[in-house]
Amino acid sequence: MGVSGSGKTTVGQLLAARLGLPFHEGDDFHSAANVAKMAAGHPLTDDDRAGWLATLAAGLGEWRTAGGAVLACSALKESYRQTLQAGAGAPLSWVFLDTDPAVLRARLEHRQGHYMKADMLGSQLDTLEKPTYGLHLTDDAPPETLVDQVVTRLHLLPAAT
Ligand SMILES: Nc1ncnc2c1ncn2[C@@H]1O[C@H](COP(=O)(O)OP(=O)(O)OP(=O)(O)O)[C@@H](O)[C@H]1O
Ligand SMILES: O=C(O)[C@H](O)[C@@H](O)[C@H](O)[C@H](O)CO
Repeated sequence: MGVSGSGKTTVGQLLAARLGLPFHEGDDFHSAANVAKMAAGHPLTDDDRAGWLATLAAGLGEWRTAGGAVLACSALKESYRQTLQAGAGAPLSWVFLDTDPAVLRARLEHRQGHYMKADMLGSQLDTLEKPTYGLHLTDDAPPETLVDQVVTRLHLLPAAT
């Protein structure tokens, strides 16, 4: 979890590969209307996010039953995280990419081909309610190093094959 540009997709994909688990991209579950709204530079509201979060919550329940997965999802507010947790049906392991705002801005200004632009960063940070639990990663370190930290600090093992 974390705001746009914090590295959820980048780190999440690497983590899933390391663990031998499926990776799910939360952005892929947004409605076309939500994507169009963000692409036009308008932040989503709680109402806009409700259906998206309900879909992801249901997905988490299914993915847990199927053996686990890594989900990249902004999950900016505590209420959003509670929705996701309720759907999962077992305690989720939260990894919060708590990246410095200046680093975030630089990343988003350089990222190509993504609808979420740097001018949305302010609203993302304003909406963010930092969790008081989970693993918080604050280092501006390479993605592989962040994955090392997740695996070590959460004591994660590759899925049995
Ligand atoms: N640890 C990192 N070090 C350097 N660059 C990174 C790191 N993590 C991500 N990046 C780069 O920052 C940009 C944003 O990363 P990414 O798309 O993974 O973020 P995100 O949180 O999934 O964003 P969004 O929510 O907007 O989809 C990408 O260009 C990515 O290559
Ligand atoms: O809750 C939100 O505002 C959204 O999930 C955003 O975080 C975007 O999906 C993502 O950042 C796009 O790249």
